[in-house]
Amino acid sequence: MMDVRDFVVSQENGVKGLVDYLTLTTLPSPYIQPPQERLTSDKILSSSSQIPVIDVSEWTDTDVAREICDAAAKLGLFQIVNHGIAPEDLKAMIAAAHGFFELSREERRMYWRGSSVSETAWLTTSFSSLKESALEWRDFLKFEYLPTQHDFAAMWPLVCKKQVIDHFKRIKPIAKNILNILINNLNSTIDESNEKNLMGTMRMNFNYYPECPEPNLAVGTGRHSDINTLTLLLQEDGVLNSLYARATEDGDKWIHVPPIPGAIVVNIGDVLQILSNDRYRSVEHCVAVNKLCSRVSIPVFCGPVHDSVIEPLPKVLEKNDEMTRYRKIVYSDYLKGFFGRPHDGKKTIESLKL
Ligand SMILES: O=C(O)CCC(=O)C(=O)O
Ligand SMILES: [Fe+2]
Repeated sequence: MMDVRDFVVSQENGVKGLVDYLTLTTLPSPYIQPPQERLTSDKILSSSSQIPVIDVSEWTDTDVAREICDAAAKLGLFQIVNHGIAPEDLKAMIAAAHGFFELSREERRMYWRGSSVSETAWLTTSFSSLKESALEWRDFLKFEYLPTQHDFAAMWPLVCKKQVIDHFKRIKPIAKNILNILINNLNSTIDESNEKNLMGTMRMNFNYYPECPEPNLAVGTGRHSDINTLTLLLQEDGVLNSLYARATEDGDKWIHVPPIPGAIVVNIGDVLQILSNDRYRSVEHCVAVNKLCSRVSIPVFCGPVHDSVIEPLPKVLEKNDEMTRYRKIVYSDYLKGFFGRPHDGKKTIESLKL
């Protein structure tokens, strides 16, 4: 019998390598999730109308600002349309991500984390594979955007390099517009001193979820909130029943986030929840996998630089005469907490609650 974990993780084949190598009819045991982690139909709310879809063609419109701030406060997740990125460009991104995962196993492996040919792009599988009792059915290639550093993308895979750089450039002003709206609503502004805390880093994933023989027993990405400020995510059109958001903080009910052609999903991360002293909510989400088709998703994560000190904005506390709800922390320590354990809901932010 083959050691699946060893083949996927240690031998750097990824789960994509596994499905290409074997004809699987059952889910290999390292991927079998305990029942409480499976997204069974009784946990899924029937209507998807609860995910706001916001037309952002007029960024300065006060109604747009209000809708964005409301959605950030209630669910912590919404979709935007008419954001200015052409549908063809979004389709080209999805195709570029598939292009990478369709490269040969050897070509993909050149980017494996720890020995990647690029310092700013690396491939890995699952999330925290050494610590997880059950693996996630996902490989991902991560890109770090360092436009001030000459040749940061020199070694990126040619099959997607241009598209990834273009996507970072197109997403950045959209992220800034949304952050501006959210921060203005907290009686603050984005200026030179805090821009680094809000969007001093930008990273992108190509998440790849291969077809899965027993999707009901597996997860693609386990329950988590993103830890950064804001994530702008591109979903693959037509692949339904993948991304789910937790409906309320305390219940085990999940809302489907449907792919809408041309739309971008926006979700609030832990850092914005902390900066706003809980006015905005980082949303817990997870990803289910499919039996018959693979899926890619492309999140762009805007976040603080690593030495930022994360704590509620003074203006928020002053204006409302309230106490901070969080212990302050340097962002690099926050990252260590998150990446040091398997995906586990909102455990990282909860560990800072006073
Ligand atoms: O695949 C998705 O739709 C979401 C992935 C995700 O949550 C993440 O990469 O943080
Ligand atoms: Fe996420």
